[in-house]
Amino acid sequence: MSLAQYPVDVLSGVGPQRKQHLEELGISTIQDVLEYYPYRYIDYRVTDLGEAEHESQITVQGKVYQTPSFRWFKKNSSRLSARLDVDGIMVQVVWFNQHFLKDKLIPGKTIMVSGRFDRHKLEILAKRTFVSEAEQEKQAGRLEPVYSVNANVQINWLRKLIEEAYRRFGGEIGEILPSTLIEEYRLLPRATAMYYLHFPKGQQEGHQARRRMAYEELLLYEAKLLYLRRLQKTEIEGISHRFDHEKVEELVSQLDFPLTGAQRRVVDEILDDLQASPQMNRLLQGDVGSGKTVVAAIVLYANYLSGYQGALMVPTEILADQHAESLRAILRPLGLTIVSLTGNMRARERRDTLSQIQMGLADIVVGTHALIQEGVVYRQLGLVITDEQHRFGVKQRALLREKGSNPDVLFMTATPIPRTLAISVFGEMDISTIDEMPAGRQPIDTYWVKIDLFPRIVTFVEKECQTGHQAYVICPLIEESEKLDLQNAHDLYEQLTLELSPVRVGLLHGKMNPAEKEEVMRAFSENEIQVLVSTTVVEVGVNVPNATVMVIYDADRFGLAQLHQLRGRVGRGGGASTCVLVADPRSEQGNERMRVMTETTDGFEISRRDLEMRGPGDFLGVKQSGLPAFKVANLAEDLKIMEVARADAALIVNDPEFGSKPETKPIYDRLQAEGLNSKSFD
Ligand SMILES: Nc1ncnc2c1ncn2[C@@H]1O[C@H](COP(=O)(O)OP(=O)(O)OP(=O)(O)O)[C@@H](O)[C@H]1O
Repeated sequence: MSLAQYPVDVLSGVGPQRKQHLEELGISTIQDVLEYYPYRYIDYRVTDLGEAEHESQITVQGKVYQTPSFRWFKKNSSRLSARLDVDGIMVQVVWFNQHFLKDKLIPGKTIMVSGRFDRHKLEILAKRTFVSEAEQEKQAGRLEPVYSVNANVQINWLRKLIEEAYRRFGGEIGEILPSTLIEEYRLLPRATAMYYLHFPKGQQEGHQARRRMAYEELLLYEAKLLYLRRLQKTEIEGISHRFDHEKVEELVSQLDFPLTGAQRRVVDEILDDLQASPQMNRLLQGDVGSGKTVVAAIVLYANYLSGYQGALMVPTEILADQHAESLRAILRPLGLTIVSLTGNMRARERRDTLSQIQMGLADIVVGTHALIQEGVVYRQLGLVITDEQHRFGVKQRALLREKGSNPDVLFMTATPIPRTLAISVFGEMDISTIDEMPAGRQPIDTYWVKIDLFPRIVTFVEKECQTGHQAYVICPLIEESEKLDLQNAHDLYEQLTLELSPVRVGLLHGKMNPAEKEEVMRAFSENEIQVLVSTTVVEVGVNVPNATVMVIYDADRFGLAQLHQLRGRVGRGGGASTCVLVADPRSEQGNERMRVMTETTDGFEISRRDLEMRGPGDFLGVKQSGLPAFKVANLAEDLKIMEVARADAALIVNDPEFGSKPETKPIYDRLQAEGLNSKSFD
């Protein structure tokens, strides 16, 4: 019996309720328990004070120097403090609400304390204190694992559970990597590595264990992507689009501008996919403003010429209307009917649109993801383009491809990531990259100013508007402080309306109803409104080339990806554009983000810098990243391991005997256990 077949309630003390609580953490089998790794360790190794960083967690051992001082404040709250002689350095230690220690801290006694270190005050805010010699001996040098838990699962209980699981089932942990790879990379055996992660010994062992499990995790992930890719190429019959190439070229020659070399290249790559019979599964990466929409228009046209309908999925309704407009401008003269399907339609209008789609009267449908979810019936859907790639994980991507008659699928993203990372994390897809901006674009000048200079920014915005240009002023709207932020947007709107008069100012935020939003956006794009105060609803995709100023208020509250997207709303026409970041960052990270933004406008470079700073999950926005959440591996640090794992996975998966060879069968079985078959997986 494999460890995945023992339910977690074979462990003692796990009744129906606890079972359910564990399930909330994703734990339902013994395998899950054993593979529930800590995300960090508390370090009880004694720290060298000379090297300890400000605000870090440290552990020291020293002699109590004098009788501690103690006082109660409020009811049940107390503060105890004592000076500790740590190898000749006098350190102040403070304990809150630990009055029981008062009588134990006898001058001359050696104790061990761990807590947060204030380097400037030479003070430790104590968390754990070990008074007896025996305790100190037991604890010293230990690394205590910390697991992610929730309100229903106590960490100490979980630790005991893991201990029991190890005692009873640890011996059954089998190897899943081929021995050739284990030897080549000198990896720890699986059981040993897992043991060290839960019951860490020392630095060296911990490092080896992490390296082994990170490699395994990445290898399994890459094997999954590559296997899925192989199945799709060989088993899923797609549509072989047949169309008149000359007609497509005619459209290209009639555009207002010549395509950039990069646009030309990706158009050809996509057209090749359309014609080929395997189902297209391609990711189109292009920086903000690099001209993805026109690429979408051209390939939708080719799809139409082959006799199929196309769907374009965008993240917001504002964008649905806007993209429908852009597509109409290009494709209506050629006789195509483009409809948008959004939530603000009246019931009757919606019904009519749905039947137009069903009868095949609509050639292209633009809308949010509801387009493929809620009973929209197509006559013959041949191509789905989605502009929301980063919101989808591997599984959703797989599901999307299975809609209806296996339409070709193109995922577009304006959040470009370095190619090697893209290949590794989105590797079940082919990847096209637009790495060139249209000619004649002027660089966007970016300035970072402190909030007290805001009045000068207002004057600058006024001047720009007098020359006929338009401006965005963005206010953060963060969920936790939504009310306050919304108030800020309103206040700013009123302030600017007053100060900029007669320049017309508009307000846009997510809480407005769709018709209101649409009206404000229309007025802004037709230059009836010159200044648009907005929350981040304009973040992606909005295209008003006459806007040349982007002011971002409290800019340090945004992540780099968002700042880059927001800045990308300007610099879309021929005019010189300016982005002003208004911020007094409170953290070093905030300062660094402002610096990166003023140093470069290249999205790939920004993603690279952000990766270095924080890890890719943050760059792409935690919730919508679509990046896999790994247990041990960390994409920012383990990119090299990932590349190696990908190459190894390719050899394993492409071997015709992958599923039967004893060396690779455990990996094959793991993929099968995930439900990975020719259709989809969970
Ligand atoms: N080859 C080109 N030459 C000149 N202008 C171009 C070219 N391609 C696109 N444009 C123009 O550049 C602007 C931006 O293009 P588009 O909206 O397609 O960018 P995008 O890549 O979709 O950006 P975003 O990710 O910000 O939505 C549009 O006004 C478009 O008409």
